[in-house]
Order: sequence, then C-alpha cells, then structure tokens
Amino acid sequence: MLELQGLTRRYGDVTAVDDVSFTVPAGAMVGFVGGNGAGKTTTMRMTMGVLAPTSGQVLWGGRPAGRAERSRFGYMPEERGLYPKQPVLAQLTYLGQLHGMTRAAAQDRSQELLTRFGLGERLTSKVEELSLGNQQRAQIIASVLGDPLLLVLDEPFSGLDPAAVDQMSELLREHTAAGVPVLFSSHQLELVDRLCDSIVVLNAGRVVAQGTSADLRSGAPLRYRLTMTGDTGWVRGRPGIEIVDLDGPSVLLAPVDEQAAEQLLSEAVARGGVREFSRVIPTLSEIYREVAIA
Ligand SMILES: Nc1ncnc2c1ncn2[C@@H]1O[C@H](COP(=O)(O)OP(=O)(O)OP(=O)(O)O)[C@@H](O)[C@H]1O
Repeated sequence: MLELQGLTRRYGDVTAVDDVSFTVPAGAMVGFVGGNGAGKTTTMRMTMGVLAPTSGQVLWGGRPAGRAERSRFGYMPEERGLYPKQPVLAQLTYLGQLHGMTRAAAQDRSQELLTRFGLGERLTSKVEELSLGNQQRAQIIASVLGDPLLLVLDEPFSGLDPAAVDQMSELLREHTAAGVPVLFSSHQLELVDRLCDSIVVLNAGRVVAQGTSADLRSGAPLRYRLTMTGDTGWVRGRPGIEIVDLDGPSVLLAPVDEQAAEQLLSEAVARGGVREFSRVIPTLSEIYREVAIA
C-alpha cells in the first residue's frame, strides 16, 4: 500500500502541494484529478522521490519509501521518458534491464507488449517516427516493465483513441489484479469514473474530496427531475422545493428532503400527466465542478 502523509511542497511563496494525504491500497486503481496547476504532477514527483517534499512523507508498506523500493515503482512522468531518436524496442529493452530484467527477458516482454498493442511492425522505428498515440502506448509499456510494485502514471490516457484507452486500461487492470496499487492522473473524468476504485480531487494544492465515486455522489445535493405532458410552472412556490431549472414540461428540483419531493409528486399525480419523476444522480464532472471550481 502507498500512503502519502501530509505531503507539502513550496516554491518560494507558492504552495504547490499543501498537506496532501491519501492512500492507494494494494490492488486499487486510484484516479487523481484536479485542474491545471492543482499540484498533481508535483505530488507524483514527490511520491517517486524525484522531488523532495518541503514536509510530509511517502510510506510504502507502512515505512518511509527508500531508494530500493522506489527503484521498483513504475513511473510515467509528465515530461515522458523515451528518447525520440532511439528505436522503440531497443529502448524498452534497455529500460527493462534498468529495472532488473535480463536483456533477453526485457526484450521478450517488450516485444510481446508492443505486438499486443499494435506496434509489432514498428519495433525498429525511432520513437519520434511513431504517432503521438503510439508513443504514448510505448511510454505506458515502459512504465510496466520489470514487475513494478506500484504504478504512478501522469496522464497516461491523454491523446489515446478509445480502443487504445481500453487496451491500456486492461494492461493496468492486469497489474491491479496482481495486487499492484495504481495511481494515475487524468482530466478525462468519465474515464476516471469508469476505471477507478476511488478518486482523489485536488484543488490549489489541497485534497478537496476523496472516496469512491458513490461516496462522492452521496454527498451531492438532492435533485429530482419532473416531466409532465403540460407546463410544470405550477411547482413555483411549493414549500421545501427550490427550482434549479424550469423549461416548460420539464423541471429540475432541489427538495429540502425526500418528504418534500414525495408531496410534490403526489400533487403532480393528482394533476395528471406525469411522464417522469426521477432522482438525478450527478456525474463525476458535475461533482468535480462543485468541489474543485470555486
Ligand atoms: N519548478 C517549479 N517552480 C515553481 N513553481 C512550480 C514548479 N513546478 C510546479 N510549480 C507550480 O506548482 C503548481 C502545481 O503544478 P503541477 O504541475 O503539480 O500541477 P498539475 O496539477 O500537474 O497541473 P496540470 O494538470 O496542468 O499538469 C503550479 O502552480 C505550478 O506553477
């Protein structure tokens, strides 16, 4: 298990990361979201030990993570790590060796993964000759070489087409299934919602929400949608009901509680012509806008 405890990083007067604490349990996929400049990359760099925290610590298995453990963490940095001018297979083989694999094992595994992800014909191409999406696939492959204990991936899905997103998420799931904790940052909230066991939302360097997507939703305000055959303007002024949005036959309501919602439904049924009355569950994007965008 990875545990970040009170991680803080200051640059002069700017506090890029401010007392960030969360865990990535064994076998869990955790999505790290937050706007540009929220502090995700800085947090990930401190996790990997490439940047020293101003205060706080990174624990692996309950102890401060040292050089030996970190050398077995798989990392996809924001600035990416592959050299544009080198052939892709040779480079991945070399990186696998740096992660303790024999040359033959590193080459076999790299070739297997490149082939699996559609790059079997491009083994000797230079990285810069690959499309951006294919370079990204090779970057993700690089991060999983050598049986990593943990995966820390900075926006691994940016620029990938939907098929590649599915392939790469399958690769990550193979690692979580084997007990590896995975932390990745992303601006693709629907994707995070679909893939992750839990989500950490960062805003201006601080954790503003964390939990499963169900946890985050359960804290969202109560909303119902009422749709009728006729106009719904009659709901105005009903006790305990706030109107969020009214558009002719359809109205989005914020009742103070379930009882107020039921009373309104009874009245609607008595009037006749109810087409729909349903609880509106916010999307992760909507929750994100509420917690992370002031
Ligand atoms: N070397 C540095 N010197 C000064 N300020 C820095 C440095 N690195 C990062 N920062 C600042 O720290 C804050 C957090 O940046 P960081 O790159 O961690 O955000 P991020 O969440 O990864 O953003 P993005 O989604 O845009 O990649 C920003 O205000 C950034 O300007």
